[in-house]
Amino acid sequence: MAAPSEFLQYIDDKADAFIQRLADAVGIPSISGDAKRRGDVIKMAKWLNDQLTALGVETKFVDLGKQELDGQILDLPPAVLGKIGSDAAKKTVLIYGHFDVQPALKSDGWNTDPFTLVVNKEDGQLVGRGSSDDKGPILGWLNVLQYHHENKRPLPVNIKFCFEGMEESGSEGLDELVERESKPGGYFEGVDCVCISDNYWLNDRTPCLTYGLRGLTYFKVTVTGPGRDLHSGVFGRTVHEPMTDLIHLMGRLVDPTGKILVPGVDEMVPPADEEEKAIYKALDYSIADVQSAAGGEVALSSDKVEVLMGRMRNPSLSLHGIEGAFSEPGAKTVIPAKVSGKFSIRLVPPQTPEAVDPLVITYLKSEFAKLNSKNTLIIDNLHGGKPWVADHKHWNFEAAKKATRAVYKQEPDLTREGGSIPVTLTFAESLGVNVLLLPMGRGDDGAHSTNEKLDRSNFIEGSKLLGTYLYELAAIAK
Ligand SMILES: C[C@H](N)C(=O)N[C@@H](Cc1c[nH]cn1)C(=O)O
Ligand SMILES: [Zn+2]
Ligand SMILES: [Zn+2]
Repeated sequence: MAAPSEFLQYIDDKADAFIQRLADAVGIPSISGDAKRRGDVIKMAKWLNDQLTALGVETKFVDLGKQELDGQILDLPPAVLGKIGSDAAKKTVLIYGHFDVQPALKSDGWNTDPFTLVVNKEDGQLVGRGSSDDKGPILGWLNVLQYHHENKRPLPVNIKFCFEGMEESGSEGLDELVERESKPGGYFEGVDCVCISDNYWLNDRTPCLTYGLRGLTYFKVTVTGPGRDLHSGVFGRTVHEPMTDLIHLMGRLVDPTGKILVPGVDEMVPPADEEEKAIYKALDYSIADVQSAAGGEVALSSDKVEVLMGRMRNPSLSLHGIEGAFSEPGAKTVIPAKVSGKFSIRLVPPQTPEAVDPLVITYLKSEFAKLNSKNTLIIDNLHGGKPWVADHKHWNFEAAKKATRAVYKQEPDLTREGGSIPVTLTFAESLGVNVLLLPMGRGDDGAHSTNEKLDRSNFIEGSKLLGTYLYELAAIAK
């Protein structure tokens, strides 16, 4: 069933108002990883709830309990659940998204304030934290709802919504909610399929459907010893320095080619055969694409298949930062007393946090023991999630393919995403239904980076795509 032309026209006609709504959403700095911003994440939950109810969705907040963050006990932001339509003759689709964002400071290198959406008239870019990840896609669904509500048109399917405010910080509390509500009599009973718009095209020109995500395990490794920060002239070469120990440990995790040095981690993953490599070879992607998205000529290989496998089907270990280290301008001659290194490993099948974490912990301890340091090592696992791979021949994907052809007049790429959305596998396993990832933004959007943007055309055509997908779902016999 094609989407009504009236719907497509409506989305075009309302584009400026939709962009204003995106500006309102970006204006709430809902950073889940920053204790000081927890009030803003909760404000964002309320804002989203108000939008949904105004568009005819019956909603409820679900309290997800409490969390310890930076030594404080904080309320977790509530999940926002919603439902619209209960026609037994129609399919029911569950839509997931997240209203929290990654941290962003102008001083990180943004050209403009990250929480003020800048509409660039020349190149059509909508610049602001969360524009692509994941406020733009969530608002895409609101745009679809608005057409049906304002024009009193029935939706082609029943919809249930599950929006969370902790995705960027480990989705705390959400797995339990999904497992509970997927049981008979639960909120998600009757769901036929799931759609998530929370990742990105491979490049800047070809829409894609995504059937895999990497999992994640995130570590914080602390080295401490001295009772306070020390003068390096007085204590240098006199005491065991926490930073020296930590840098040694961090340097033993991954080599500059990306090889993971923790014994057994890379080895868990079987090599790709020629048939699998052919899948990557066929994708519309080039080394120029990765370098232009990265903003530098820094690809690990000049072989497209190698680079794609590095992102889609192999694990990776990234070093993120060091808490407690001197990082301001100037030349302070300090020996920091306590430093914490942060790193994470992206996991692929058959890896799981349960299988990988013990290898990492044993290795860190044995490498630390080799240092003969009198400092103390503390290892914390901050959060984790399993990888996920779906059947992309399922009717849920077929509906999305038809919608992509209709809106973009292009055949979508079929991709596996390098990022992680921890709850995806929980939806698939708890509900026993197919999950589709239907991205809105482009590979060069700069999610998690400075100057994150969503192209106006991706926001508007992407909203049409989400709506058209619902009509294509409805056309498939139940
Ligand atoms: C792909 C999705 N939009 C995303 O960015 N997910 C995050 C999830 C996460 C886990 N820990 C912190 N954030 C990601 O892949 O980094
Ligand atoms: Zn993200
Ligand atoms: Zn996201």
